Amino acid sequence: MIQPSQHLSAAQFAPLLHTFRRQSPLVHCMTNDVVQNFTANVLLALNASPAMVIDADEAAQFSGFADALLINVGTLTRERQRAMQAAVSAAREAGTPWTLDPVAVGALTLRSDFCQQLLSQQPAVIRGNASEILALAQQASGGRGVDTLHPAVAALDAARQLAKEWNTRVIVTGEVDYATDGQRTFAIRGGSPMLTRVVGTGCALSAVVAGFSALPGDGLLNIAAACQVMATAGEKAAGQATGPGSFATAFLDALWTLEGDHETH
Ligand SMILES: Nc1ncnc2c1ncn2[C@@H]1O[C@H](COP(=O)(O)OP(=O)(O)OP(=O)(O)O)[C@@H](O)[C@H]1O
Ligand SMILES: Cc1ncsc1CCO
Ligand SMILES: [Mg+2]
Repeated sequence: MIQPSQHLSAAQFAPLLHTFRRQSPLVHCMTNDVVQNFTANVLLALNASPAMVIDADEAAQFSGFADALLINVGTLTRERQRAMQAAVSAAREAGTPWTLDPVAVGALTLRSDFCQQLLSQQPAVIRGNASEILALAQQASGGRGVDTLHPAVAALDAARQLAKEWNTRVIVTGEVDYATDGQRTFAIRGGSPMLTRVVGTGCALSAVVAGFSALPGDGLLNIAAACQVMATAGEKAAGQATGPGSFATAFLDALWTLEGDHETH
């Protein structure tokens, strides 16, 4: 049976943003070379603490005491794969929630095989664009490089199926973001197409999602709030920017000043 999507009310969103800022999660980011700096700045703008620890031994140590771990395969190498696997194993042992961003999964063998192996290792969340979620569910062959070829809604069934099969939560992003645990689904509207004209907004969202996955309470609601944070800040920044350069700056400022206390869709 098709379950309807719920929306996130301002009353739900504002206190979660407040809690996130107060708890300031320490997020261990094992992410790609393109987005390291932007990802760290997005987390800092939300008062979280990013740390990019990538040596296999150090990563295994660090994921034991970070609040959350992000695995993003955007610029995967065999050596990084070993380090990421060590970090995931240590995170699971320590009970640290870890989030998977399966960048460009599908056509490329190393990352596709690795992401399939990771599915059975209890990710707290998987966050990808529609082509990535379809490819992970083996329903399509992937996107155009790192970009999606599908609208988010086209991957909603695949997201629900993945969530059920692997007992996890899946976020598929696009014009509308969907966050599902296979039973319940939140739809998060807003944002701006400008978010796709600056590299790494999806990757940074995955880091924010990882941080929100460390909060107590309703895990699905928490990660839906992460999407709402990015959508609301993106919309605000788009209203002020004249192009991608000023958008990136305005976006960080909007994250910093976001109140979360107004009605959201
Ligand atoms: N058409 C759109 N309208 C509004 N917001 C959008 C649109 N497309 C994407 N977004 C937003 O942009 C952000 C990044 O999502 P996207 O699906 O582009 O990730 P991605 O493809 O993984 O990006 P990247 O790999 O560059 O990090 C999300 O917050 C999403 O809601
Ligand atoms: C452009 C690009 N190439 C590999 S990772 C990445 C960042 C967006 O996912
Ligand atoms: Mg991506």
